[in-house]
Amino acid sequence: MEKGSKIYIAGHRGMVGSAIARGLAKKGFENIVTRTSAELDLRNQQAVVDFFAEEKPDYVFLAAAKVGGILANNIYRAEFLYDNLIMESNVINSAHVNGVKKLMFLGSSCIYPKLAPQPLREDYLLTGLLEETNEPYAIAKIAGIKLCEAYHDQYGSNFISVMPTNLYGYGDNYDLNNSHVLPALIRKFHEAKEENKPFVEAWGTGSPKREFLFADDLAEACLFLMETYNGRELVNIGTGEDLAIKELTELVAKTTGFEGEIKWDTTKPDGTPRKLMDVSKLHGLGWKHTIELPEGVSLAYQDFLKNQEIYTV
Ligand SMILES: NC(=O)C1=CN([C@@H]2O[C@H](COP(=O)(O)OP(=O)(O)OC[C@H]3O[C@@H](n4cnc5c(N)ncnc54)[C@H](OP(=O)(O)O)[C@@H]3O)[C@@H](O)[C@H]2O)C=CC1
Ligand SMILES: C[C@H]1O[C@H](OP(=O)(O)OP(=O)(O)OC[C@H]2O[C@@H](n3cnc4c(=O)[nH]c(N)nc43)[C@H](O)[C@@H]2O)[C@@H](O)[C@@H](O)C1=O
Repeated sequence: MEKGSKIYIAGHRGMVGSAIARGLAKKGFENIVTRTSAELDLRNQQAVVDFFAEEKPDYVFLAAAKVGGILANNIYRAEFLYDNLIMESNVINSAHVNGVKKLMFLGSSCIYPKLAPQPLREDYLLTGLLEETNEPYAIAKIAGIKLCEAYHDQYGSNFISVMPTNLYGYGDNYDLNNSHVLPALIRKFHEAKEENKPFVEAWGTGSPKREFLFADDLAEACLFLMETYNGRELVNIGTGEDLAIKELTELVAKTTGFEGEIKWDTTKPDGTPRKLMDVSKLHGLGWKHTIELPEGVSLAYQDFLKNQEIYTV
């Protein structure tokens, strides 16, 4: 990317899109194009066609999506499939029609089979059945990867796909039903401490393992790959380290200062038993994360405290 290039960040107000915007600003990229979903609903094909024809961006980060935790994925199954399929189709095709030089599509680690060997290598894609709760979202993300590959094959488009592990960071979603585990636990433990509650309820059994990457680290990896990687094959982005959800609850309890009991609501799903990314390809390309989990959780908690009123409406 050249410094004056016009760069469109789809989803610039989201946790990832805003981290990408900060990363670009830090590197001196100033010609950034953005639209909120109210200004441009990416599900509206004609609106997307008109936007690309008018703005003609050189580069695109596709970080807009219908996103949520395990429960939201399981409940809003139609929207997670339809919205994501249509948004990525509209953006990727318009990028092709308007000669975008390079596009980055953000997928997710849930594209891999539920019981794939660990750590998850990029070539495990489509080698087994998906996890049930997020199958619609995963199918949409797999379609996005395949769209990028197909435009690459048929038209030589430089459309690359990256697969982030579970993310957390500034501007996360703290809705107790629809969020991912880390923001949910930060809010639950903080509120329990403030209200002197004797226990906090976490979901599932606590035995599943997850890997977590701070969103600003993810953004750095995205910029690094946007500037250096031109391959057709997807690239995992993660830390290569995971922990059990039970261990995560202990870390969040310590960070927030909650000293009560943790109870497990086993009527809620566990999801995939484990999804640890194999990050050897990313490390081989020359990028490694810098923010370790305890530091990241502390940064996210400080951000939660600062913006609690906005995050908990
Ligand atoms: N969070 C995570 O743990 C992970 C996320 N990812 C991927 O990273 C990407 C970003 O996720 P994240 O930042 O967490 O998500 P957020 O929910 O924080 O942000 C999503 C963004 O998408 C935009 N958006 C949603 N629907 C529409 C629409 N119909 N039209 C236009 N824009 C829309 C929103 O725009 P607006 O604010 O204007 O409404 C918002 O800025 C996604 O592709 C996601 O799948 C991958 C792995 C893990
Ligand atoms: C990023 C990823 O995110 C989703 O997958 P997930 O990793 O299973 O998502 P999660 O963060 O919501 O849960 C992780 C684990 O944590 C447990 N858990 C405990 N207590 C709470 C809790 O209070 N809230 C939540 N949400 N989970 C909890 C929960 O039961 C599960 O075992 C995908 O649908 C898909 O969208 C995707 O790609």
